[in-house]
Amino acid sequence: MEDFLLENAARHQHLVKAWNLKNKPPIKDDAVTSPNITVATRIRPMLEHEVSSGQVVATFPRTGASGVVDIHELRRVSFTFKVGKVFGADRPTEKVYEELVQPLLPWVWEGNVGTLFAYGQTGSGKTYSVTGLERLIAGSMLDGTLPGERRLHVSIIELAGNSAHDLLSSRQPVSVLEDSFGNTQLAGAQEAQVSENDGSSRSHAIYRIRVENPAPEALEDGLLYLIDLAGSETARDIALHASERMEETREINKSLSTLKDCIRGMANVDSAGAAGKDAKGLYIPFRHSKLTKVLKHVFDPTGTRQCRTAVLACINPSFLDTSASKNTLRYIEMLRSAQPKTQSVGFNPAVPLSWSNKDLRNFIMLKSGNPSVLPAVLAPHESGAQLLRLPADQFISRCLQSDGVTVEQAKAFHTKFWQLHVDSQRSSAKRNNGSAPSGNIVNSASSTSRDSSERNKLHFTERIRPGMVVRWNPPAELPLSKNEQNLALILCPQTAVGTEVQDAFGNPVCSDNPSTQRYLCALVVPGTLGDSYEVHIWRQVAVDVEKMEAEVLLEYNVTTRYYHITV
Ligand SMILES: Nc1ncnc2c1ncn2[C@@H]1O[C@H](COP(=O)(O)OP(=O)(O)OP(=O)(O)O)[C@@H](O)[C@H]1O
Repeated sequence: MEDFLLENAARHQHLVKAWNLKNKPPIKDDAVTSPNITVATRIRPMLEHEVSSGQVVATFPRTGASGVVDIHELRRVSFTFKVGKVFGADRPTEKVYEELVQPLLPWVWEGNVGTLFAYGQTGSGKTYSVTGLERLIAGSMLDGTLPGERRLHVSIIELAGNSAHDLLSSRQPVSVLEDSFGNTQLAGAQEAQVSENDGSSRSHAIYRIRVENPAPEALEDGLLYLIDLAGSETARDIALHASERMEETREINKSLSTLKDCIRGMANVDSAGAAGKDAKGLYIPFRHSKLTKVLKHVFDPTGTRQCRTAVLACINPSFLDTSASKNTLRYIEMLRSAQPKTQSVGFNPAVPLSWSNKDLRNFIMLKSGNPSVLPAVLAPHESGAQLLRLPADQFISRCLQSDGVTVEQAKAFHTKFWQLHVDSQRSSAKRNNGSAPSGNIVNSASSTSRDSSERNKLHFTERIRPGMVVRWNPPAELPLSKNEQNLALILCPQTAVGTEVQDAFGNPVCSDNPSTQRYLCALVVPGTLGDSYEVHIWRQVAVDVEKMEAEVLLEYNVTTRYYHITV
């Protein structure tokens, strides 16, 4: 096929010239994308050896229409893709940096997470782009233009199949672990100055810059990930591979496919949040590949970090690579069309999920007590939905940065904010219960959906009842994994159980101390799918009310047959 194309290169060029763009219907790139995901395409120039071997260009940015790429094939077929920003062969890496990466830097500097993926066929310019971007990032982070003092730590990990290696430490193996806060850690990875990837196209290279803020009131470290993905393979490449590499290729394609599902899933979660809806039942399969597992905090919908993501699709414009280029551009189109066109429900003062950053700041100013919590400190850029994802300790420590605000006031304000959210979810559950179930969710297991509005005003510990699910903090001596949220389903109060009864860990259910409030509960444990839970009714545990941290609303999803946490 290649020989045939090379023999007909002149004819191909003639057809491209004759291809009359004026006859093409006008095209408007009107895809709706998540504000947290930017997608772009970079078409590299033809290389000298490609030109001298007789190859010609077949992939072009559409002149007169931004965000559109055309591929023209010898068999008189053209393909059009709407792909977001397009960087043509004449655009230097500096332009890509300015438009795609530079906006992430202040974001990461403030303690958030930014990720750039470079995706594309082998030889399409991923490593060239990522390496150039790294140099520009290092320049901006070190030239003193970003405010405040920060310490930078760099690690570089190579993921090949199911193994991870540290490229800064003679390819020592690295374990991908989750710590007790549910964050992914790269155990054994060294942190040092940047050096170059060895350029292997059969593995994903992950460059991580951790931005540590030494200020005592600083929250979490900022994280910037640059990910040079393994080359997506075409049939042409696969044909050249020995059979032992086929398995490797399958693994790579599986991880790229999982990545696509995760990015689409995140866009749907963002979309639900932006429309004031909860993300119940939205499932993101980040545990299905090591790559997305390493990036858990980017893709875990129950995660607490604020994340922005950029995807750069790299294209080799040669007419020998059109089939790979079409696959890459289709992949990118799928990421962009992920965001369903939801009708924004608009601001509803009773629904924190519908609040923009401005609405949220007003609420903080008016409702956080006297002295008021500084809105710009508690919510520098978060929407209502995003602030709900912030862990309680961070919420409180942000409140405490405002002069005169006490721990009690901060805690009370946190409870008030959450109570408003729980109430708004409950009233929407009530509305839904009155109508036919929508989508996959047929059984709303919201543990308190029939509570009266009077009861709703009470703190959750004052309205505990069988069927309620709570997050709790188990004593260290219990052999329970701390990797996930510890959830328990209330079964009955200790007084309903005989004094001789023991729980699954051999502890008496009834306390000797009459003032201890205690309930017999069933453990709710993570399912095999990411973000899913199941009730182990036979694993019962005695839980003191003082160890209960919050009420958690679960929804049953008939498709996955698991419970999922309602955001
Ligand atoms: N924008 C560009 N301008 C000039 N040369 C480029 C550009 N992009 C890529 N190249 C050149 O193209 C070749 C292939 O690029 P690169 O190695 O970055 O591809 P890759 O997609 O990372 O491939 P692999 O998946 O095999 O690692 C290199 O010689 C590189 O220097």
